[in-house]
Amino acid sequence: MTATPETTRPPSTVKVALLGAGNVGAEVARTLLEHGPEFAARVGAPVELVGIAVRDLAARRTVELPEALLTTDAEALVDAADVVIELTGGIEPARSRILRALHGGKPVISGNKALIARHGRQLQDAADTAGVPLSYEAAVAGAIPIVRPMQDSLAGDRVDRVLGIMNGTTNYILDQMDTTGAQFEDALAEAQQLGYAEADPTADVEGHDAAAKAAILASLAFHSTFTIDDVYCRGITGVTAADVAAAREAGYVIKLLAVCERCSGGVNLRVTPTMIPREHPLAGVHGAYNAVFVEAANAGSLMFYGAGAGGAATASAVLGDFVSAARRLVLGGPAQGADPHAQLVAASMDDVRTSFSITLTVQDRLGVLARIAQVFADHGVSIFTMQQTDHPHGDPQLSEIRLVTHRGANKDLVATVEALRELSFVEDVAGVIRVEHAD
Ligand SMILES: NC(=O)C1=CN([C@@H]2O[C@H](COP(=O)(O)OP(=O)(O)OC[C@H]3O[C@@H](n4cnc5c(N)ncnc54)[C@H](O)[C@@H]3O)[C@@H](O)[C@H]2O)C=CC1
Ligand SMILES: N[C@@H](CC=O)C(=O)O
Ligand code: NA
Repeated sequence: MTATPETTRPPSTVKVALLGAGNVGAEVARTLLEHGPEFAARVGAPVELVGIAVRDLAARRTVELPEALLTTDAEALVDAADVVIELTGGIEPARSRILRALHGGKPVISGNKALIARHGRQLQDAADTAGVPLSYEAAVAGAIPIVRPMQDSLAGDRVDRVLGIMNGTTNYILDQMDTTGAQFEDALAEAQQLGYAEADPTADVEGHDAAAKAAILASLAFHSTFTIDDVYCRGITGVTAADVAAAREAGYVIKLLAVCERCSGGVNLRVTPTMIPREHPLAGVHGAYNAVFVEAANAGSLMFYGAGAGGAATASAVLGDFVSAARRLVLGGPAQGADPHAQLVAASMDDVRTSFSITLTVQDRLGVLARIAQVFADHGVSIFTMQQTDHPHGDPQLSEIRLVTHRGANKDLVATVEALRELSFVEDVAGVIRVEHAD
């Protein structure tokens, strides 16, 4: 329940505290400092950046910032401000500082998906109690407006499915591997250089960052509370150059896909590398761009597309939230709280209906194909396409079989893969990747 704000005198100047001056924070500071009069006009009062909390006063930054604004005393800065923008990342001390601001009745803007996907409920409760907004448009899909459309524009509809590419770093890596044949490590280094990756890029490549975003979006879309622990998550570290090449040859592209969908047990949330047909709109999402599809009962299918990462692009989302929060401080009005009334639960992967692509290395003997087909039939899984080729390393005793299945229950697909591994003539089962819309 959102508290009714007390009647307080609007500040004559809106004082902003910025925590963090990294890729995003530095761009937020630069924009606020360079465009003061425009922010004042949009907010309805002068805006003053009163300080920037950093860890190291002498560190080199992507943007030169006035030394006088830098401080290592984040708590004092929070106390001195009307609005707090948190762009340091991580759980602590970010959580304590945000709570300090909210308990002090100050609106908070954050891009910290790792924190919100774990402690969003606690932070939102604190914001609701104080009657101030907690805004985090930047936390999901960077510059793309998706959090607010989900909270506002779609609040009168029933969302059934949210699906998309929600991590710029992994999309950049997979796209580079697909289009230029780049090595994984080189593409990751470029993504870091370009300011797309998290401070610890493990969060990107292991899928945790996309999983955090999936949990945040699903909480809003399904009016429930999900955390990152509710998301079945596989990253892209197991995706090889051979997988990318094989997918390309078969007319697919591999993307790290996040899917949140209603199912019999509640809502299934998953992040997995997924093969997508080249003609699918998601296949055309290149570089660090993101795209999110929303399927809603009345609205039908909606697509949100744009820059999913990068300092300046993400600063746009942060500053949009800032203007909205500051305007409310000046003009008054209730803060909008989250609405988790539906209380749907996270459903297991077992009954999710999905398709698999599977690559088998087999001994080239009579009856092998029939036996493989039998394993699929025994598990109630239907084969969509099957292609047998010579073994890539030219071994005349072996051949390679690539299969794509029709949709089946995930547990049946997993059991099929296990049974294939047991066959005496199967040397290797590789390239097990989900496929979107194969049938
Ligand atoms: N880079 C991007 O494209 C996007 C980033 N985000 C999120 O925005 C936040 C910031 O991201 P980046 O700017 O890329 O990270 P970054 O690592 O470039 O910047 C974070 C800055 O905060 C500082 N910092 C860390 N702990 C601190 C502390 N305790 N006190 C003071 N300063 C501290 C670091 O020294 C660093 O300069 C993160 O939560 C990230 O997940 C969200 C969307 C996109
Ligand atoms: N590391 C993230 C940054 C934006 O959220 C990404 O690559 O998408
Ligand atoms: Na966004």
